[in-house]
Amino acid sequence: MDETAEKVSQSFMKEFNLPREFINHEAITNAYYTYEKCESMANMIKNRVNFEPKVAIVCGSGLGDIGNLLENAVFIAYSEIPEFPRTTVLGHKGNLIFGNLSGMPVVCMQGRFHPFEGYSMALCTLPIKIFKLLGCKVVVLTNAAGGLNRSLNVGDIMLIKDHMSLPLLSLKNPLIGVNDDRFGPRFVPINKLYSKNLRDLFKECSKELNIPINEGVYGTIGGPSYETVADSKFCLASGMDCVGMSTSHEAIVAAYCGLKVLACSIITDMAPIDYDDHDPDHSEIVKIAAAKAKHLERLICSFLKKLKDNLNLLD
Ligand SMILES: O=P(O)(O)O[C@H]1O[C@H](CO)[C@@H](O)[C@H]1O
Ligand SMILES: Nc1nc2[nH]cnc2c(=O)[nH]1
Repeated sequence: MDETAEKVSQSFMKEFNLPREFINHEAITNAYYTYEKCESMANMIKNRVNFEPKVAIVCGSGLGDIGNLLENAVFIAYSEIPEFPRTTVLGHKGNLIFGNLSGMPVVCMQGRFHPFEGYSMALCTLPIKIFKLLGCKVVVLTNAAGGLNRSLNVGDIMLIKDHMSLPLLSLKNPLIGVNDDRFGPRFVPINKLYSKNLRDLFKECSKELNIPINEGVYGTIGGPSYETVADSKFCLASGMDCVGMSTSHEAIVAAYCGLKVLACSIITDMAPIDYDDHDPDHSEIVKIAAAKAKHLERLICSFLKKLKDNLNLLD
């Protein structure tokens, strides 16, 4: 570690009274955001809204309008929640919205946190722990992603059946640090992370609404730079169907906390696999996600309605 980083780390540990072993950013965040601190954040929110959500929806880039569908909505800006992070990315507003959607009590996260913003993985996934403490049973993760698999097209919806995260494979895991069993277990199996029951329900909605969907593997890269051609080829050859910079770590923390996960990507562009391919551009990505969001919104509404009639799937 260089001298400046060592100094910053030392002063951080001193400020939060952390022992020297907590040198890893994930461990520092997890030691700071204790169960009690998360509980007091959740209690502050509960006192404000007096509403128990069953489902949390995380809106991806350009997909924040999902939050505007909620009935009797109550908004809490992230800035109103002490020690909650702030969004910094275009297309991510920064509100928690509480209300009913298709008769289901939900909380919608209008804007997420990404590791490339400088937040540790543990901080990016703090909201998932708060959702658990608010009483949620299911989390619906959405994102904008670049298509790798050439059978996907811009505007397609891809239901995520599995993920491969390059940061998570290399010891950037939000669960690193001393474990608090009240959140979840030390070791977490994630081979069935994306609930088959929930995916089946979502596929039924797709058939009934006649909105075709694909199913595939979401790949996470660190970002904020997009992929080189070599990166894209590597990711494709490794089994990723699309690529983005979020979602996988959120899904892991959800599973750790005992929440069921449904996740979907909107394919907003094709990841470059040739040197002449189009450059990914975030403002275009946000525009395309917003323009194509209607189908995803209809699917989510119909999914929530079915979930309400199949509450056993929440157990
Ligand atoms: O995953 P969401 O939040 O939708 O955002 C995606 O869009 C951004 C890149 O344009 C990255 O942040 C990527 O992860
Ligand atoms: N190519 C590419 N497109 C995206 N669209 C949204 N996120 C991404 C990404 O990480 N890469």
